[in-house]
Amino acid sequence: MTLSFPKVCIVDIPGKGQGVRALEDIPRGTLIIAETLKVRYPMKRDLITPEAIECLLSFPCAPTDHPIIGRFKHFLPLVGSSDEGHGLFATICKVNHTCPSPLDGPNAAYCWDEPSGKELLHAIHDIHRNEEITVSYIHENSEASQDPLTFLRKHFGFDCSCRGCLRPAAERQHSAKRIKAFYQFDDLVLEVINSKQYAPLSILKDIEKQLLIVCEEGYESLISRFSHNAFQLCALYGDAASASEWEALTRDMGMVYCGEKSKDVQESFGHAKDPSTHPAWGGFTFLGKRKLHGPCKEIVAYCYPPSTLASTLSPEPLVPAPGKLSKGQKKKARAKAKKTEKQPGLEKD
Ligand SMILES: C[S@@+](CC[C@H](N)C(=O)[O-])C[C@H]1O[C@@H](n2cnc3c(N)ncnc32)[C@H](O)[C@@H]1O
Repeated sequence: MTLSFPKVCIVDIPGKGQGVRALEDIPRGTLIIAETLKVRYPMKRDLITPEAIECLLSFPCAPTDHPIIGRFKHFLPLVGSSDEGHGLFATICKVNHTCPSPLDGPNAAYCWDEPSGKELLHAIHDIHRNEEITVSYIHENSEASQDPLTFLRKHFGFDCSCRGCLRPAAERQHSAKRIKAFYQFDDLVLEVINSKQYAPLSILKDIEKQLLIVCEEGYESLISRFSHNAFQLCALYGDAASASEWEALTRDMGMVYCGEKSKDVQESFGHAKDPSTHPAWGGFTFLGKRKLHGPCKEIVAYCYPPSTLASTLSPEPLVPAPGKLSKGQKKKARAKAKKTEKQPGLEKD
């Protein structure tokens, strides 16, 4: 099928119906598709017009589902804030799913760009010509990520056969435990930081441990959230150099996922350049200024891997990108992260 996005085509993918394939090497960080809504479906179902329903019915449906609801589950990313509804996109809605896992993971991510009113699809890894382009349907949702097979069966009506889901049950359960722990940590970390009860270095150590697990488990979409927490911590204690390093990571990972123009990335540019412009700046310096530190080298290596594309002329990737850890780095990261398996253990001041 001829598309208006020259880097990709829609093809049949065995076992998945149709899908999207790369027509050329696509370096990480590239904007692959910026697509206008075909139809918007408001959350209030009674506002959906008969024409919109007709358009929806022209798309295939998960076999077990209600003809309308099934198609919602099947195709429609949220657009705008969660109460604004879903969007139907002719091409982006053809992108299949891969679960984040230590073995595999999606190579692209989509995000809604409010100013242009378009859904953007960015390459989050280098994508090789002919490779299938996939996104994760489940990130940022702890319940789903702890048991992706059940979630996808229930909500999307398919049995996922990505490499992560084909692992033995014990390995999947091990991942589920670690994922649960990092979501619990994510829920608590701001509270812990703001409680002022814990030594900032100890909190930073725990953020790093969780980040290493996030990297190992392939949950790269969470990196910028964790690194922004680390930034805030450093900013609260007035450590500008460390705060800048953490926020540069937030910015660069945000750029990979949402592009340079996204509002969050633009804010990150400012805060990385001058942490004192952030509202948290110096908030806890009455407790004494603290010298903290930026991200450890394993995290940096993960977030800024060299390009894997032979066709990339520049030795530098288009934007710094996440990649898999080497064997040696993984071993070190595992050793560092081991303690966190139980629960983040914060030392009190
Ligand atoms: C957003 S649509 C993707 C396009 C769809 N494959 C098509 O032919 O139109 C989502 C549907 O694609 C199929 N799908 C996506 N990822 C899959 C995967 N990893 N394994 C099997 N089926 C998948 C499922 O039927 C799912 O409900």
